[in-house]
Amino acid sequence: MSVSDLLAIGEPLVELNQANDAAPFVQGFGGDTSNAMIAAARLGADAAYFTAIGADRFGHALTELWLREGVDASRVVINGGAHTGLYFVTHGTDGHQFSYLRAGSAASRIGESDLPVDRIKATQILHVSGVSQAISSSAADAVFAAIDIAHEAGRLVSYDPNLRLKLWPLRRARAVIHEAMRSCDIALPGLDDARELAGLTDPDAIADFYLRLGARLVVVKLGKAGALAATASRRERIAPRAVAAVDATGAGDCFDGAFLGEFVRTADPFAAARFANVAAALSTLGYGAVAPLPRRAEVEAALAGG
Ligand SMILES: O=C(O)C(=O)C[C@H](O)[C@H](O)CO
Repeated sequence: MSVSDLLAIGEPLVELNQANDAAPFVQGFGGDTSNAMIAAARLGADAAYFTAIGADRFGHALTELWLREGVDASRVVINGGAHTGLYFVTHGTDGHQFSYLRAGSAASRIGESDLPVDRIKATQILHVSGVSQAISSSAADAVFAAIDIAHEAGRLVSYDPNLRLKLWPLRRARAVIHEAMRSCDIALPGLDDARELAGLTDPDAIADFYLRLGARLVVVKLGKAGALAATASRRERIAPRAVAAVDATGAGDCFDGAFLGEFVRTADPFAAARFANVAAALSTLGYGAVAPLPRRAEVEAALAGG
């Protein structure tokens, strides 16, 4: 089997996004790790996704989405006894809010024995998140096992904490996420998540915390304030890209996918972080987690424009 760029494991969701109280819900797609792989594929990476979906209309729609986007979903499990997850996005004065209908979903029933072991071994970077582990204990254990499989094969593992307190309590989230991140190579925390999980607000202190925990490379996503990329020997603050954002849903996932794809392509984490910073900003220009994900030419044009 040839080695491909990226494989993520997690839960995809069908999204119903309402721009304001008077607007209709617009159907799109979400799921942090799926969003990240679609972002990576749109930007030219060879990206794959592993999950389980129901044998229902939503599962079918997701399968068609991955096919359209060029994400390899050939190992996705179809579970006829469970449903595909769903979430609603609404927007208020303090940004977007998520409501989930995902308990008992097909993805939450994934266990260690379902893992596509050969595929994990044949991928340069395995990407997982706090959401991948929050959805059930069996999924959390499967992610721990996947991390071990990737490492035994000499592959890199990337982790985005993506803390979702509607899915699990903070103490358990912190224990599981940080236990997993101890053995991850690339940490992609957002500022708000790091504040809750590590009790830190200073980007440099957050980078130091995750480097000490075990990562070799940390990119702290600062939202409207840009990003900080750090290794043990070098760090770079990346200035924000000013855009007329309407919906930041999935912007962090876009950052992850763009960063990982570009890091595989160039092996330069700082250039990859600059590229991802622009891609993530562009992804906030439309509603939904997937529809506004940018293409490579748009990111390159924005980078060239300064
Ligand atoms: O919150 C989640 O669990 C999701 O995966 C839904 C969204 O698409 C995702 O959070 C956006 O980052």
